[in-house]
Amino acid sequence: MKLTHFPIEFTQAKPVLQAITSAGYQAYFVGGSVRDALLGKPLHDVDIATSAYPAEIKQIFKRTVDTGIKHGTVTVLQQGQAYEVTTFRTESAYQDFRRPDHVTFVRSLREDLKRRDFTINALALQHDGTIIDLFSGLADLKARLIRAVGDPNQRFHEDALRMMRAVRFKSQLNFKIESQTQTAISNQHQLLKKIAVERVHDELIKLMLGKNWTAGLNSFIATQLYQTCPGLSTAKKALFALTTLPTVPLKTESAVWLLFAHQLGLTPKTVKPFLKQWKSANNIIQSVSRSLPLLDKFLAQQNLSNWDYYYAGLPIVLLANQIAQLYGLGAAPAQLQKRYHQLPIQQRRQLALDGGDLLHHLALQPGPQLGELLAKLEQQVVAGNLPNNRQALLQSARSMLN
Ligand SMILES: Nc1ccn([C@@H]2O[C@H](COP(=O)(O)OP(=O)(O)OP(=O)(O)O)[C@@H](O)[C@H]2O)c(=O)n1
Ligand SMILES: [Mg+2]
Repeated sequence: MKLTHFPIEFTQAKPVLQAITSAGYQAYFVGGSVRDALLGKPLHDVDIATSAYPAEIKQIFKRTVDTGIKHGTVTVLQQGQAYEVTTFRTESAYQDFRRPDHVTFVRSLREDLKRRDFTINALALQHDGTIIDLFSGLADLKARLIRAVGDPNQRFHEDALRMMRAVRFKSQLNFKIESQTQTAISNQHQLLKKIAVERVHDELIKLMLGKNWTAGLNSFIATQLYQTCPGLSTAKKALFALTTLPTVPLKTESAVWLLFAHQLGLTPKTVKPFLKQWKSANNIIQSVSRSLPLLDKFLAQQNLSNWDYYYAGLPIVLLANQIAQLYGLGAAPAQLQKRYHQLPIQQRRQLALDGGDLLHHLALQPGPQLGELLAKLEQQVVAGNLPNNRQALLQSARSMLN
């Protein structure tokens, strides 16, 4: 079969393949880009596999970077683009169910493709558009099936993260997991414990940001993969409840974690250790813990106060609202935006007076009293109880001191 419509990324990268073949070696586009091109999806990274060894690649191209020579990867710089060119390899010595630290370079495309995870990821594309399909990847693409190449148990022993990749692709592609592949995942789900939590994290987030996240999550539960994950091992019921929500796409990592946090019954306090276990970034932990109380208000159909908007800021309000909408509550984002912009002030620096003014006019000493006074004025202004002008604020401050 031939790929008739070459996406621009392939067209741009074609001279790299041609240079390698002109030098007498084989070179193909491989991996996710071939799969996505056949599905008509946008490509992100174009990977090239070749029979040439790294030293041979470096002789062909003027500008290269030794990205991962040990693993056979050289980055070729060509017309402002960077392409990862990786020598065909087998990964014979696997250690601890993680990716190997040792690879063997080979000259055979078949050897390279047969150690890849799924048939749909084991297609190769020649520069003239010919698809090399040694493991029935095309049939599986057509049947929308995620099927391990060869023996699924072996593939998951080689790299246990592949089990997470299967449920992630299910979400992203809306494919089914072929039954023997699914059984192997169920049987070996415990192997996922061997994988660094950061890598599992990335796959779980990709799953949840996928278009069909409820289906992906369903497999994540059914195969018991969730049992090896931080903070989720006893949460089957809560996780299952998530799969009954409408499959509206989630937009950000924070939205994903907020949804989990809510469903697991976490609080702004308990969500922090939960997310730390997952090695989430601090800014994500902050957004989630700050939006949780707002989400609770939306779900309890309580009105948010001016202070809620002011203190959290618009992005956090919109985040909480996004999740509330999944539960059929919340409001139109434009409405929330309007409300936020109607606040008397959005930032403390917009207050018509500052600490210096208070010190100067009220003969106060710097210290906690000053801070408290300022905070009270700020709250009154935000609530709309005091106009934001200097005279009114000074007068009010005076009366607070008496
Ligand atoms: N655990 C893994 C990871 C990757 N691969 C192989 O390496 C290719 C590229 O890997 P990667 O970019 O991580 O995944 P993609 O399939 O390209 O998916 P994505 O769209 O997320 O990049 C895969 O297609 C697959 O052939 C594999 O066999 N086993
Ligand atoms: Mg990729």
